Amino acid sequence: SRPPLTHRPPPTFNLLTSSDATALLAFKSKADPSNHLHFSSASHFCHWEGVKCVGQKVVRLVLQSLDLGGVFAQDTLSLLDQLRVLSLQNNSLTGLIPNLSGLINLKSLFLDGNYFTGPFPPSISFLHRLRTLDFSHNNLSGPIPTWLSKQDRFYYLRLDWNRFNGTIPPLNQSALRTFDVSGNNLSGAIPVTPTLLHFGPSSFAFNPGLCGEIIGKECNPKEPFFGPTVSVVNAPPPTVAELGQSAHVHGVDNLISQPYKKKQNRTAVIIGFSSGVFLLIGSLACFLMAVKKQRNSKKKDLSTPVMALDTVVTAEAAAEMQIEQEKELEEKVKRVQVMQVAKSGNLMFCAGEKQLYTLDQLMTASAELLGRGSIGTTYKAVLDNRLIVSVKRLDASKMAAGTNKEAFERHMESVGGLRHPNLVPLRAYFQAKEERLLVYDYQPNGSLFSLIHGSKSSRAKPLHWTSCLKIAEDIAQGLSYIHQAWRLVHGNLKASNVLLGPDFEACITDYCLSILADPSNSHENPDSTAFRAPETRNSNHQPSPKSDVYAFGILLLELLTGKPPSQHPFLEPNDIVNWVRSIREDDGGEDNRMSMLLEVATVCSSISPEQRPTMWQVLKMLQELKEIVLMEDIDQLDPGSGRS
Ligand SMILES: Nc1ncnc2c1ncn2[C@@H]1O[C@H](COP(=O)(O)OP(=O)(O)OP(=O)(O)O)[C@@H](O)[C@H]1O
Repeated sequence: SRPPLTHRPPPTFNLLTSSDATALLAFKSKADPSNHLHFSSASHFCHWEGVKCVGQKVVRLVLQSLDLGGVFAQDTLSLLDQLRVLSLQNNSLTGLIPNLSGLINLKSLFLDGNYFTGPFPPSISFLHRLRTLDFSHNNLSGPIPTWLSKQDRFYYLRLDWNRFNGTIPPLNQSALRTFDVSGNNLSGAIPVTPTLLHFGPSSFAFNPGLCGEIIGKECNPKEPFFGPTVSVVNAPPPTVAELGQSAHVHGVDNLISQPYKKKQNRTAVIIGFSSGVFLLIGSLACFLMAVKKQRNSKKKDLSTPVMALDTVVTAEAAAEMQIEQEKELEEKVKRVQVMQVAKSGNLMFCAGEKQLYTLDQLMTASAELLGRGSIGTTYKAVLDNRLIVSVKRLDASKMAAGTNKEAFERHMESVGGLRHPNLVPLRAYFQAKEERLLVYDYQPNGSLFSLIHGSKSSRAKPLHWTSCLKIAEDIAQGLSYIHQAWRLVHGNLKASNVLLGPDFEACITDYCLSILADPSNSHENPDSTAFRAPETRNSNHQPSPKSDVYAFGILLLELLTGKPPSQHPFLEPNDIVNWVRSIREDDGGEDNRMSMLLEVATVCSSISPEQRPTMWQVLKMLQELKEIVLMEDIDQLDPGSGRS
């Protein structure tokens, strides 16, 4: 019979003796210096954030977008020998990717969206069950190893936006469904394998040195790159003049010239034949593998030693986990594949401007990652004609549900029509399927965010009062133009969206895009949230001109104090004045002027939208303030000028 409750033995699990718990804690100690991750010894490690166990073993660890800013240390997570899924996606991890060869059961690995450096980790070659690998958006360098072509289970491989160089290995895994190496420094001919032929030019874009049939770009004819059976394509790529015969610039598909298509037919015959042989060998191999597997499983039933109860992964739980994994992956794959099918469409130039470049030139420009924002990723692209542009690649998964092709086009037509000295001009846009690009002028002098905050050592003090006034007026000019002349709304005003033009004038960017964003998808940081007017938080309320005024008030406070908005205390207007004074205490004679500017900031950031002025009124206030200061300065220089 069961012992009474009070005499039950304590649970057999001991946190300190579990190697999985030790591995998790060791990982946290190095990866999470800011302590964002809550691994508390008060609860069982299987209940820790992002951890899923089967039995007492971690089978899944998903620590995404947690702002982990340390390193992924050796001999930490690689000790989780039952791990199937590991995602550290969208953190700020730095350093090398450690040796992961201990993760013998790993099927999915997502390390994308970090700052990992160093080479492609060789230990991946030991992960024979790996099917999904995402290293995109890191700073990995060196060659893509040729042994990758032997990892025959891969069906999802993303290495885009790193610094890989060298050539692309001849990947030919029949299972591969998602593949992207765009945004690297790869060169040479893209191998024409049946598998790689499935992927469109966008999988290879932004690699200026790549050439070959798949991207319709001629390679150096002396360089044999298709192997002995397939000859080199000699057809010249289309010239800009050819493309210009049409009013629109052609999409990537259309950029493939006729002679190239003929050559492609010939290649298709060869590939068709190779594929046939390949299929035959494949089927034979599959058959042999199936027979072997059946034998093995029978053998395993008899020979598997009886494991400790807590390490047994039950078949049922494993199956459930597998289904979940597949689901998660499917969603991810869907998102990426959408980008990969985006091969055609027109680059639309705004405001009737001259077409200075083609989509092809844009896609093959050398590019550098500037940053990842709330609805997409921004790159600096240097075109062959030395023109430098900034390209914002919108993330389809972050778009509002109703953003169809027509709605997007209509909206971009009006946004692209905005021209003002204090707005970064939107020069062109592109959409094909769900791939959307916005092309702006590149602003060489950085953003207001870096001017205010810079590196900690270089900017200990807030900006000088006159700089604050000048920047505030520039921004007010741009905003009131958007509101008044176009009846549009910015919706996402913040310091990183104010750039400094060639003469250090403040230019607003990313204007009028918030309406395209899915409001439920915003994982904003506290600084971005602080710019949102109270009436637009936690609700479906669309931003309005008055919510832009609120954001302007917060930005002005950031300018005056040098403090990011998440550090602004919640104070009554009078106390705000004292708080700002205490920060700018050495301003001396500027105190009165600062108070006037501060008044503008506080009225703009009123809780009630009705109490906020319009942007036009704000502009007038700032201009009056400038006048007063000018007169005061003249009086000081020439006290006998008769002014009082
Ligand atoms: N035209 C440009 N010229 C130079 N730098 C730019 C340009 N556009 C954006 N940037 C910089 O690139 C980085 C990323 O910009 P992005 O707009 O993608 O994100 P964000 O501004 O941080 O957030 P959000 O998407 O919410 O606006 C920012 O530091 C921004 O200042």
